[in-house]
Amino acid sequence: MRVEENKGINLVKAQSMIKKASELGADIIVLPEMFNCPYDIRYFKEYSEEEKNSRTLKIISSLAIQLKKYIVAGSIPENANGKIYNTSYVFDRKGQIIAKHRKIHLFDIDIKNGAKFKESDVLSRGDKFTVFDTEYCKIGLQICYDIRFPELSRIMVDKGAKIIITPAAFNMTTGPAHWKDLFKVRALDNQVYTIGCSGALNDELSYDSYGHSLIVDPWGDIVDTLEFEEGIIVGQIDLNKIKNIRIELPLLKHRRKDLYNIFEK
Ligand SMILES: NC(=O)CCC(=O)C(=O)O
Repeated sequence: MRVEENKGINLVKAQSMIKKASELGADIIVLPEMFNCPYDIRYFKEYSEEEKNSRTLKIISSLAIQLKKYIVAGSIPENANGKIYNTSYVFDRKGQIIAKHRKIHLFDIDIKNGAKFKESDVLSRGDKFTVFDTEYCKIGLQICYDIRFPELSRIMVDKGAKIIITPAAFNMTTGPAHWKDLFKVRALDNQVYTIGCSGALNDELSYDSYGHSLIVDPWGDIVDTLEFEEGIIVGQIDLNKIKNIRIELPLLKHRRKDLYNIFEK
């Protein structure tokens, strides 16, 4: 979705795109990072909402009930005890929050002649891994820059995730260079589906979101992708594909856990 400056417009658009995705047959619907707010640290405090009284979360919860779908509500600036987090909420078909991920790795970069951003000027870091259950399989959840840290995906996979969902907003420097490859490599290293949902490019905002939402299968093939513009892709997740690839090429089994390990602190 092409996020605009106005929160009300973003909420109306998110609702209509969720309804459209539902009509197209999607059962688990994903929105992008900061879908109700421009991705710009100057807006995060003003646009932040407390979970208890959140206008955005109420709207998404009602839609989940109405459509009887899972909704991964991209992320929003969450205000909790005066701290602001970049937080993704997951709703089940009854409109209940079944998972919540606060972005663990904050996006602080300064690339010469390229993108600059410092989330940590305004945001606080989350400190929990997020894997939630559905009737299909377990699903791991992370936000954008989190995908660059392979340990996180591996821990979610060790917790049983068969799909990793990443609401995101890469930019015009790192997007063309790394976006597609990161989703492919996390998918094939972990033999899972990876799903990246990104805000579309909007030249009127300060941050040039790269778009290119995509679904990658456990072989590393792209099931479907968008380009810079707003749109919806609906893809089929084939859990047998994960099972078969893991039998034919047993990477996870072949790990030398006697020599190395990744563990939660
Ligand atoms: N919103 C983000 O975390 C952006 C991450 C990004 O662009 C990257 O290159 O990593």
